[in-house]
Amino acid sequence: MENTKQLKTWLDDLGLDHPLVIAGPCSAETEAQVLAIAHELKDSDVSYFRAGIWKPRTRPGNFEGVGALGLKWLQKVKEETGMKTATEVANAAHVKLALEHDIDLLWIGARSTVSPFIVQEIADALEGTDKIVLVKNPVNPDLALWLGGVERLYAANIKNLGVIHRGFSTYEKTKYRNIPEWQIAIELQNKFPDLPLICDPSHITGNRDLIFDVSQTALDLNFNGLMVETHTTPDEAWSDAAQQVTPDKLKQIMEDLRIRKVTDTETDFRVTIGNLRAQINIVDSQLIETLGRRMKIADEIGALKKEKNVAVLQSKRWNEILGNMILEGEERGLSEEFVLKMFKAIHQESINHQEKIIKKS
Ligand SMILES: C=C(O[C@@H]1C=C(C(=O)O)C=C[C@H]1O)C(=O)O
Repeated sequence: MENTKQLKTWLDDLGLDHPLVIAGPCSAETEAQVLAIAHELKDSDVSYFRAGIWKPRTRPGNFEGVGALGLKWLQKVKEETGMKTATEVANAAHVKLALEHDIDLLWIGARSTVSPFIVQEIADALEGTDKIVLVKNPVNPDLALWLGGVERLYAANIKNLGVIHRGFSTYEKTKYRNIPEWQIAIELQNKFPDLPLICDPSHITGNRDLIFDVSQTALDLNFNGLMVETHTTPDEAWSDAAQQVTPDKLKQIMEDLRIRKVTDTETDFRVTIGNLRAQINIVDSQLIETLGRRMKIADEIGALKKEKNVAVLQSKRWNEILGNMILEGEERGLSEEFVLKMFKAIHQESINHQEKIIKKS
């Protein structure tokens, strides 16, 4: 799949002067609940009303969605409010039912994107559709797998496409339910700058108090829109209660978000940013030069270890370095997370260098 401006035709055609907003409950629970939320969202920035009909749950025994019955409620939403409708599909049977009920936008969930078999089944069932199809990132941070999902749809002659960033599963305890790993979304934009990119702050945060902050970061990174779970009584929601916001709260969030321009054409801005970028270029070159010098020293250590038959990995020394660098980093305003990531990468490169030398016959 090549990047082309046509990838964002469906979004441009909406003619919005604000980011695209897809909102609605995590799950459709009852007809009254769905319609109450929809009516409260009617006069807002929301273009697409979402509701989960079939809910993939991590463990059995939780509410698994109302099933096809909910599609009729979504049709009612469209009739009564004029909002377009959106739901998740996870197999060919879901696709058939969603199309029969004229759902306007379908998304493939994170647990489906991980399986090329499922994505292919959905792509085949949707072949040639002019509905909008969005692919959520797979639960694991794998850009190729994510793009592979989009490519399977594209190959099935589905051209109104986009992606949803919902964060990535992690074993570590963090303040997020699914860590954002923003660098993956940045890489995706580098490859496909015209593929519409939507952020799902609800699943990234798992916590309604963090939704504004994550949404603002997404807009700062040029995301095209947001998908936000919304419920009139969030605490009573049958699924994902902690991450849903009320329609009023969503309206407030949309009002408070700062929408950034891609750039500014004023001379002042261009001159100042030009100077600062020149400084960054110099520092970047120095970084590379310094790292190159560090690896040359590692090569010498590698040669010495080879001569004396000493192991490459020296955990005690390595831990000393890490501890010192975290402290120094702190003094320079660098987060522990960043220092750890950077030094782990440097250590790995140093080991690779030494391995090359020690294995040379
Ligand atoms: C360079 C060495 O080898 C390895 C690499 C290290 C580094 O790059 O700083 C530190 C400890 C070792 O695991 C060393 O033993 O000092």
